[in-house]
Amino acid sequence: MKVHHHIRAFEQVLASYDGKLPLHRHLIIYFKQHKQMGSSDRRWASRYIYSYFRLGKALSSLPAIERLAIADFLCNTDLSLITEHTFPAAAELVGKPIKEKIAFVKSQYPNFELEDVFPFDSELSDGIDKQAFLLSLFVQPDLFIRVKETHLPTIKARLEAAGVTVKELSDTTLALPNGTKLEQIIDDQRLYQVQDSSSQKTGDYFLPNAYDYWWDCCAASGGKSLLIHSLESKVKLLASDVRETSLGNLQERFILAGIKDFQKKTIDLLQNNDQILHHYEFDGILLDAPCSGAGTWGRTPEMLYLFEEHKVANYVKLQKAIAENVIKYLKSGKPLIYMTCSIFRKENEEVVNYLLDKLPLKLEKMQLIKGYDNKADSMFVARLIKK
Ligand SMILES: C[S@@+](CC[C@H](N)C(=O)[O-])C[C@H]1O[C@@H](n2cnc3c(N)ncnc32)[C@H](O)[C@@H]1O
Repeated sequence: MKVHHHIRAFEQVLASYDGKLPLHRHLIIYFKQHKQMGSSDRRWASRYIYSYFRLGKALSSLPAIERLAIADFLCNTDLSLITEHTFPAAAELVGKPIKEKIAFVKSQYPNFELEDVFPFDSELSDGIDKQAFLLSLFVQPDLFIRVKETHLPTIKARLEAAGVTVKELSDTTLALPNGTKLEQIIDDQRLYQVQDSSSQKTGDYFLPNAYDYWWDCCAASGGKSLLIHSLESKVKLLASDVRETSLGNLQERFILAGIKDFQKKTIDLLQNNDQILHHYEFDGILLDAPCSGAGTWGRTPEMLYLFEEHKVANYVKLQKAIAENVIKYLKSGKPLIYMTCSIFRKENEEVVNYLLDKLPLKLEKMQLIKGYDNKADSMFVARLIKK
């Protein structure tokens, strides 16, 4: 029977995943190694495993296939063979709103607790509606692109002509269904940057001036560097990261975006860097800190299952140490932009409070940018001015 084929394929993918790589990378490798799986098999296996992890630790004592049937029912509006076979009572409700589906699951499984989907005790940042956040975890976030205001109408028209449903969120931000094959529709990659909408909104805090010298000190592959450049193209930039490979990607993205005037350096901000940086003085520092990433777990639901909460404390140590190390290279009166993609208070407001206590900084403003109402990530951003 075909359902047994689905069950076996899911069980094999689940057994193959050890959490060492992000799930999407693991699946690429897995499917390459299992060439007998056709495109339909791959699609179903991906849907099942993502749905499965979206259930977090809820109903964790049930057998995996029963959990999968419930998860797949909650995450999708069309019926899968596994849900039809293993949780047939739910079949009629599959197209209903998520709150109704949750109530139904609870009626069938009284031990089901929505709170177990995100099983962490750490307090959340100010203003988060926990219920809305938890419900958002059952929905795959959108794909967002940032475009130049002048290019937006053309790009939107091209996407729509290719049958893509496009939402215009601002003069520069478009939301697209996840999985949109952008490269196949818009061949000139200089015309857009893939960047989550909440991440784009952090740019409201940067306020760079022409000819300023800014340092993106945890630049990775340059998402925030490209954002600040789009806000003020005459900004001079130093981009650094402890990972040299990320800076290689940053360079490729900069070249593709036609940006030539920038410096990049591999720098470990847990070390003393006076030898390299003693003569540097910046007009602004972007600190997009290493963090738990809890605000992005709608995209990487495997983390709901695998993240160990004690690791938050390690990230907090890193965040404080990096901020303490960079601040001496900032000019007085100029901003440190502290950002995380976490929703934990410990990594956000509490780090800001610590920095205000320890360093010559005053807080201009801070905010948790809620993505969960918008099929986007959630991000925290604070603008701190050096006294
Ligand atoms: C949240 S990511 C930055 C994302 C990036 N700003 C963007 O917009 O795409 C945090 C980065 O901090 C870097 N990092 C972690 N520890 C570091 C350290 N000790 N010194 C410098 N960078 C570090 C990581 O390699 C990672 O690339």
